[in-house]
Amino acid sequence: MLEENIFMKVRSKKRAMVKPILEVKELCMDFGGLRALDHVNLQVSKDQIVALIGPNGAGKTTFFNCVTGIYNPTEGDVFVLDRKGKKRRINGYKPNKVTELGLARTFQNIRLFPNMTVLENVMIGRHTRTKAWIFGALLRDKKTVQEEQETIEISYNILRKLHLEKYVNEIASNLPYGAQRRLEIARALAAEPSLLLLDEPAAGMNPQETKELEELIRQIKEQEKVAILLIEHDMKLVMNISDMVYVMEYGRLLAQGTPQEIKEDPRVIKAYLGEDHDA
Ligand SMILES: Nc1ncnc2c1ncn2[C@@H]1O[C@H](COP(=O)(O)OP(=O)(O)OP(=O)(O)O)[C@@H](O)[C@H]1O
Repeated sequence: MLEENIFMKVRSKKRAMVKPILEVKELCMDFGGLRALDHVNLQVSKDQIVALIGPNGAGKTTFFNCVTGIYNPTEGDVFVLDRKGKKRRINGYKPNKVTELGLARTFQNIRLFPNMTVLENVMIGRHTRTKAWIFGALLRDKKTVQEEQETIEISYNILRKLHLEKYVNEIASNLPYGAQRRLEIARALAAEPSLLLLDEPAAGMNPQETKELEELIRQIKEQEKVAILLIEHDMKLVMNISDMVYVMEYGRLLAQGTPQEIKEDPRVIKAYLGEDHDA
């Protein structure tokens, strides 16, 4: 019994020492007179799938935009662990720089290059991981050619992992909808992120595609060792795959906990289903 207690203490201390990949403290974002984010705190650790849920207009995408450099938050701190494991405050960093540090994202509305091939779309996602420079591209020296070859191989491998290899030379806009959504994830993975942010990845998918997406997200976490933060309205998907769920309402955090805790939280039930629901 005593041994067990000591073991548990060591384990919980170890857990407490694991630095989060993403640590957001008291984040606020104002648009004129509208406070879209109001002192939001959130953390993602290396081995986690974390979901951010909430009704329309709750501030979820604004949160992503503040974390990924699209908006500069009005107040608060966004910290990430860079590739060397150093904690960095990234408020005001440009999106490219944020990606370089290890955060890659997808968007609510698919943002592919529709007239480029599937492979080219993924290759573009690698631009923060390559060193090609304009003269190299013009002169096509040995180093540039070698790097390009590597980019093709890595991009093709990512397509294979996402079961998209059969579309490799297809024009992106010709892909079925679910495949285009997966291609967005492939492009984000090409940046070799430590944290992948997915903004409504299941939006518009049919139940079969959503089921496959669930498997894919798990696989990315386990095989690629990439932590995931996702915004999603599909509650079944959220509850099936998340280690931790954060609930937002009117720009504020309403609740956070495990899927089970969230399902049973009266504040969450009220926000989603109305006061009279006795679930
Ligand atoms: N660029 C902007 N300028 C002004 N207001 C904005 C801007 N972006 C978002 N908002 C407002 O901030 C609030 C939060 O919007 P946000 O898109 O973050 O919500 P959301 O939770 O992602 O919603 P949804 O689930 O519908 O995508 C909304 O009231 C929205 O109108």
